[in-house]
Amino acid sequence: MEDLQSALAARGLTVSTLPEKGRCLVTTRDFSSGDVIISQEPYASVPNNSPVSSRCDGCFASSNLKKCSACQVVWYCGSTCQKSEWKLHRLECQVLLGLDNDKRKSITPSIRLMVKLYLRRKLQGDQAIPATATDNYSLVEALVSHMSDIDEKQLVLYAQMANLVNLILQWPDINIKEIAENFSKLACNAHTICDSELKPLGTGLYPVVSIINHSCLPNSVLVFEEKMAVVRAVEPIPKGTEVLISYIETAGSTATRQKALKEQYLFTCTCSRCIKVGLKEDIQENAILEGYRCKNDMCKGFLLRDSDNKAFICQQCGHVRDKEEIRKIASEVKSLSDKASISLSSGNYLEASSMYKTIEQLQMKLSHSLSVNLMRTRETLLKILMELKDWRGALHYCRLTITVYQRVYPAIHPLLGLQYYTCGKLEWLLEETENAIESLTKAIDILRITHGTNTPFIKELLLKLEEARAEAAYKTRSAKSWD
Ligand SMILES: C[S@@+](CC[C@H](N)C(=O)[O-])C[C@H]1O[C@@H](n2cnc3c(N)ncnc32)[C@H](O)[C@@H]1O
Repeated sequence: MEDLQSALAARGLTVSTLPEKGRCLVTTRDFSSGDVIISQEPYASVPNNSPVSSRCDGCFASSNLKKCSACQVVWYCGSTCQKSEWKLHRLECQVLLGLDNDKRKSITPSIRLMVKLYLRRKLQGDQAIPATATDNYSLVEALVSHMSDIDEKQLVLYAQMANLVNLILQWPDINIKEIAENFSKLACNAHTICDSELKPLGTGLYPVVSIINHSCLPNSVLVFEEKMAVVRAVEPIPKGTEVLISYIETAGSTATRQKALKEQYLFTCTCSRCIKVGLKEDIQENAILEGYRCKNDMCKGFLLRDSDNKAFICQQCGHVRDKEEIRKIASEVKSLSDKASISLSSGNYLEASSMYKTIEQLQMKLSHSLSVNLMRTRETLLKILMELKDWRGALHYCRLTITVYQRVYPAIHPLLGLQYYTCGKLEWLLEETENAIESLTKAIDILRITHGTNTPFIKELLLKLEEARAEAAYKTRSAKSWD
């Protein structure tokens, strides 16, 4: 712990303890918006490989992959990644080869992550690879596990998974109870590794980043540069402030966010958004995000249940909506959504697009225009229409989602930045150059803070903006020469 504190002190950070949260990371100097607060390579990581999609174990790339010829489980994109992973994989390969073919091929990413965690601990223990103040097993030991709070069913599952890890490793002195506890630690400490566009690629355990607590309105954001976790300030953070990131999707109502946090992380959030639970302002916000629209097309009001719970009343114009009528549309949406998601996952984009458009129409009758459910359907339609190369249709849905994003996310949020980026790219494709410049500029203003200025992703975005500006200047010059 002393080593960790001095490593953190050099970066302007310290670990402190709060009675209601446990450990927390606190700044000992001022940080500006966009500053890297901390970055860390994973203690252990695995790609989300499945029988239908695979990624390189070293860099998570998905092209030019070759399987390890011995174990036939792990993939690499080339010799550089294979070499960089070799010390660990040599051990993993040996233990995997001890399993019969079927068992070896059915190992899930979470089991592999635990196996890799133990192999790394062994390599560091044997001094085959170095341990440092921010990269050692004692940091894993210090993570919260919530073992005493989790239910019986979950405990049984962790015990079964621990037995499987034991069967794979076959170490005489291994502690199965400790493995089960480590699964519980992974559940509330591991992070989903995403690419720059926030597509999930794998899972990693970053024991120092895991000291950071959650807020639904955080002052920092966690992004990944390949497998490295990078935490950046999204607002100026003065000395002596707790560093906070968001563990969950924050677009939902207070009840939805609190449910997600309780289920996975076993705590009740009391952040500046959650503290408003039950207040008039929060009730109104929840009714907009997850409630119903007014029957009167001209009214933008939100609805609340009447006192005998038989209808919903618009709080702006007083129109009443019958509960049964709402139930009917909601059940139509539900049954259509089940069918649409099957079409989508089987790659039938034309059929899926028509189904989701019907769902959108139904939701427009049902939900408030700024509802999160309607926003999700439009996000899906945006993705489908991009697959179908219907750029005009995709742009329509992209713009509709941005209106809601602006409301549900803070001004500096990666999802808002990425949506502006998509919008800019579509406008550029459709030769709406001026609009593209505006959207790409908005994207850069956000993403340079959340993603940093020096990454290939931001460089590509800057290049696109330059091209758009050059084209706009050319168009202006050509127009003048015609005058
Ligand atoms: C990734 S750990 C964060 C570090 C943790 N506080 C520790 O002592 O190691 C996640 C756990 O921290 C606690 N936690 C995180 N954010 C919290 C918050 N806003 N309020 C209360 N507890 C929180 C919960 O116990 C949660 O399961």
